[in-house]
Amino acid sequence: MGWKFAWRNRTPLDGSELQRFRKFAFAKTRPGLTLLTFSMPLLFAVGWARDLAVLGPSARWTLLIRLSLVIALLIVAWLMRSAGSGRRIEVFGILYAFVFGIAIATTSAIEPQRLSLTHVVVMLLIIILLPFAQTRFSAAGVIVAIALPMFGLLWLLDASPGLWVAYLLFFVAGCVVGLTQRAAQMAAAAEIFVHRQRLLERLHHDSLTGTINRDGWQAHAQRMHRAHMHSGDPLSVVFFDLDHFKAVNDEHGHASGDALLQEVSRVMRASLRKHDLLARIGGEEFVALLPDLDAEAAIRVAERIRKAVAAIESPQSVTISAGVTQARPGEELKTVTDRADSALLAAKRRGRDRVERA
Ligand SMILES: Nc1nc2c(ncn2[C@@H]2O[C@H](COP(=O)(O)OP(=O)(O)OP(=O)(O)O)[C@@H](O)[C@H]2O)c(=O)[nH]1
Repeated sequence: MGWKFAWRNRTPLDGSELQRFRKFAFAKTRPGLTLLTFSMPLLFAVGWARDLAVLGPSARWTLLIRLSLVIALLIVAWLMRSAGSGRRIEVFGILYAFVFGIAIATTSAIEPQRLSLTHVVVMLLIIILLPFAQTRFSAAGVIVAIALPMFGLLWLLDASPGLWVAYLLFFVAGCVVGLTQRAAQMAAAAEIFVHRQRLLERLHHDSLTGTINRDGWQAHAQRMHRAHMHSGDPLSVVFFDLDHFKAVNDEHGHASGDALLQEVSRVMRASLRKHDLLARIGGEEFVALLPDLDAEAAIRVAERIRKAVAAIESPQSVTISAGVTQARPGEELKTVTDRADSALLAAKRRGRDRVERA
C-alpha cells in the first residue's frame, strides 16, 4: 500500500513522471546495490573457513565449489552494473537472486545437516534484496528466483514435512518484511522526488511569462544539447530580443511592458513545436532551442515569430530581432549560444526587426 498510496493519493505521478521517478529512485539506490551485489558473494568465500572448522580437512575440496559460486555471482553483479537501467537490469537482478539461491542450495547440499539453518539465510536474503526491486515485475521475479532453488533442494533431498513447513513460514515472513520495507522505501523516494520536482519547477520557472527562466534553460538545454551531439541530429538555437523595449516602458508604463512581454511569449510559444525549448533569459530576451532543425529551418521559424510579434495588436507596437545558429559537431552549448548572441547583435546593428544567421 505504501508507495502506491504516496503517489496515487498524495503525490500523483503520471506516466512520464513515473518513468522519471524510476530513474531517480534507481540512481539513488544504485551505489548501494552495486556495493551489495559485489560484496555478498564474498560470504561464500569466507564461509569456507567455517567449512574447514566444522568438517575438517575433508572440506578442502569444497573450496573449488565455493570459489566457482563467488565467480558466478561476481559475473552477474558485473553484468548488472554494466546493464544501465530499465528492464535489462531488472532481469540481471532476478538472475542474481537465482544464482544466489542456487549458491545457498549448493552449500546446503554439500552438508545437509545445515538445512536446519538455511531457511534463516534465505529469509535474510529476501529481506535484503526485495527493497532494491524497482517494479512489481522484479519483486515477483526475485521471490520466484529464490524460491525455485530452495524448494527444489528440499524436494531433491526429500525433506521432512517439518522442514517444508519451517521453510515456507520463514520464506513468507521474509517476503512480508522485504515487501513492507520496499513499500516504505518507495513511498519515501516518491515523496522526495515529487517535492524535488516541484521545487525545481519553481526554481526554473519565469512567473511573468510562464516560460522557463535562465536556470531552467541551463538545466534543460544542456541535456537536449548533449543528446543531439550524441545522436548527430541537427540542433539550432535562436536568440530573440525585443527592439526598443525601454521606450515601451517609458511611454506606456511598466505594467503595459509586462503585458506585452506576456503576449510576446504566448505568440512565440504558439509558433514553436511542443518539444522546442523556449526560455526567457533576460528582461526582454528569449532563447529557443530547436531540436532536429538545421539553420535554414530555424531561420524560417524565427521569421515566423518575427512577423507574429510585429502583428501583435496592442497600443504599443513592438518588433523583435533574432540571431540564428546551428550547433556544429562536438561544440559546447555555450559556444553555440555565444554565436547565436553575436548573430542577434548583428541583427540589432543592421537595423532591428530582422533575423540574422551566424
Ligand atoms: N515591463 C518590463 N520591462 C522590463 C522587464 N525586464 C526588463 N525590462 C526593461 O527592458 C528594457 C530593456 O532595455 P534595453 O536593454 O535598453 O534594450 P531596448 O530598449 O529593448 O533596446 P534594444 O534591445 O537595443 O533594441 C529596460 O527598460 C528594462 O527596464 C520586465 O520584466 N518588465
